[in-house]
Amino acid sequence: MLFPSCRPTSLARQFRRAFHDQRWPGWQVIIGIETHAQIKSRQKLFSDSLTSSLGEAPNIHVSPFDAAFPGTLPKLNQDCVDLALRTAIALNSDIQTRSSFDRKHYFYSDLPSGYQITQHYAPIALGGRLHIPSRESPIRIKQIQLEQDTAKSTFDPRTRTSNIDLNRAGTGLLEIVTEPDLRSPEEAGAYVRTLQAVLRAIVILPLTQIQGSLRCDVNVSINPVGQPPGTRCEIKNLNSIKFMQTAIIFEINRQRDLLSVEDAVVPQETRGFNQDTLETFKMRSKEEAPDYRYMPDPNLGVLFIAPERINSITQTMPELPWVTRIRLVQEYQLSEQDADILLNLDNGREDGGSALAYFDHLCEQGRKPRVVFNWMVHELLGRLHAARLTFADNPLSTSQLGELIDLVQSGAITGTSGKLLLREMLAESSPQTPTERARSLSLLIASTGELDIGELCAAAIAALPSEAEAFRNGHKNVLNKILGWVMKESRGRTDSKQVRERLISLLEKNGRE
Ligand SMILES: Nc1ncnc2c1ncn2[C@@H]1O[C@H](COP(=O)(O)OP(=O)(O)OP(=O)(O)O)[C@@H](O)[C@H]1O
Ligand SMILES: [Mg+2]
Ligand SMILES: [Mg+2]
Repeated sequence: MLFPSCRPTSLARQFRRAFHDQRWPGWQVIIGIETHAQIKSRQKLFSDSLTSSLGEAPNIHVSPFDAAFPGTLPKLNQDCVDLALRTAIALNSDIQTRSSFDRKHYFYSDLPSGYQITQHYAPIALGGRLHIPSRESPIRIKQIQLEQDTAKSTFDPRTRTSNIDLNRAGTGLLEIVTEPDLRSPEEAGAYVRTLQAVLRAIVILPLTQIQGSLRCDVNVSINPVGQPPGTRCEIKNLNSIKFMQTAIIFEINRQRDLLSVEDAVVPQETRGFNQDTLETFKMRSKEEAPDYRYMPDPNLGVLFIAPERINSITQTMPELPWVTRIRLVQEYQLSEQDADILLNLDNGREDGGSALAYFDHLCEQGRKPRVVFNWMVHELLGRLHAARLTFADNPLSTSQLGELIDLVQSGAITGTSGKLLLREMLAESSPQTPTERARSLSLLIASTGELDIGELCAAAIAALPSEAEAFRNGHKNVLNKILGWVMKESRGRTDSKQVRERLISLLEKNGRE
C-alpha cells in the first residue's frame, strides 16, 4: 500500500495529486533529500577552536587537529551531540543508545586529513517523520547523522590561485536524510522550508545560516505510473529552495526525454546545478563514483546515549513550530495564514531574539495581538522590506514599537501620524522616546485649546460652501472632501473620527453654530 497512514478520502486526493501532475502526465516523480545543517555550537565538532561567523578573517579559528597535524586527536563536543539529540526528538527519530564515527576518504584541497569523520555505519538516530503543509501523510526520515564540515576553497581565476580557509574545517554538521517520499518539486520545497523552521525553533542553525538556506543534495527519479521506481540521479549542493525546485523540474524533464526512446534507461549519476543556465550537469556516473573506503575511526570510541540524557533534553525542548502555530491561532486568535507569516519570518537579530519572541513580548504587555501583528508585520516589516532589509535588521526594540502602538491605541496620535512616526524612527535613531519624538514632530493630537476642532470644522465648511450644500442635499460622500480639508489644515493632528462627527453635527445644523 502506498500511503498506509491516510484515510480513504485523503488517500484518493494524494493519489490524484501524485500521479496526475499535468506537467508530466503518466509519470510518477520520486524525490529524497539529504540536508546538511551547520550546528550552532560555540566550538567545532572535534576540536576546541571556535566556530566562525560570516565575514571573519580567514584561518583564525584553526586548531592543530583542524589542520590535520600528525599526532593530534579528536575530542567529541558534547554540545553538538545535545543539539543532534534535540533535532532527533523534534523529528520523532529513534535515538540510538550506541552510535559511532567512521572515516570517509577522499582527496581534495578543502579536506586536510584526507578523510571526513561521519556516521556511516551507525548514525545517532534512525527513522522519524516530519509533517509538511498541504499533505496528510508525513515525510519519513531515514536517519540523522553527525559529521564534520570541510574547509572552504576559493579560486581566483585572475591570479590562478586556490585559497584555502580552514575556519569552517571541522565545524559540526547534521545530515538529515529522508526516505524517497516526496512527490513534486513543491513538496520538496515545503519539506525544506518546514525543516528549516524546526531547526530555527530548536536553535540549531547559526546566524550565518539563518538567512541563507540549508545545503541539500536532492535525489530524483521518475517512473511510468504503476511501474517500480526509476534510477535516481543525485543533484549536489543546492543552497536555495528556489534553485532546488528549478533543478528538480529540469531533472524530471531531462529524465523524461531520456526515457522517451524505447528501452532507454536513466544512468545513475551525481549531477551539479548551474545557477546561470538553470540546468543540471553530469559530475560523475555511478561507475566513476569514488570508493570512499569507509572505516571506523580508531580514535573515537562508541558514543553512548543514556536514557536520562534523552529525558532531560526532552524536558527542556523549545516550543516546536506546530505547537506555536496552534498557540498563535487559539490563544492570540490570529488567522492560520498570519500565524504562518510570523513563523516564517527571518530570525537572527543580533541580540539572538526571534521574530516570534519579539511578537510574544509585545503581546505579553496587554496589547491586542491583531493590532501588534498589523504594526509589526504590515507597517514595520513592510517598511523594512521596501528598503530591502529583513527583520534581522530591525533597529527598534520592543519597548520602542510598543510605545508607538500605545500612542496610537490610546488616541494620543492618529494612525497616520503613527506611520509617520515609525518612518522617522526607522530613518534615524534618537535618544528621544517615541512620545517625545511625536511631540517634537507636532504629532500629538491637539488637546482642547491648542487646536480648536470646532473652529477648524467651521472654517472648512466656510471654505467649501458648494460641498457643504451638496452634503445637505444628500450627497454624503462629499463629507470626505471637507474632512480632508480639516486633516490637511491640522497636519493630521486631529482625530478623523472626532472631526467627522463634529462636521456632521455642524452641517446638519445648517452650519449655524
Ligand atoms: N528511486 C529513488 N528516487 C529518488 N530518490 C531516492 C530513490 N531511492 C532512494 N532515494 C533517496 O536517495 C537518498 C539516498 O541518500 P543516502 O544518504 O542514503 O545515500 P547516498 O546518496 O548513496 O550516499 P551519500 O550520503 O554518500 O550521498 C535518500 O534521501 C533516499 O530517500
Ligand atoms: Mg547521504
Ligand atoms: Mg547522497
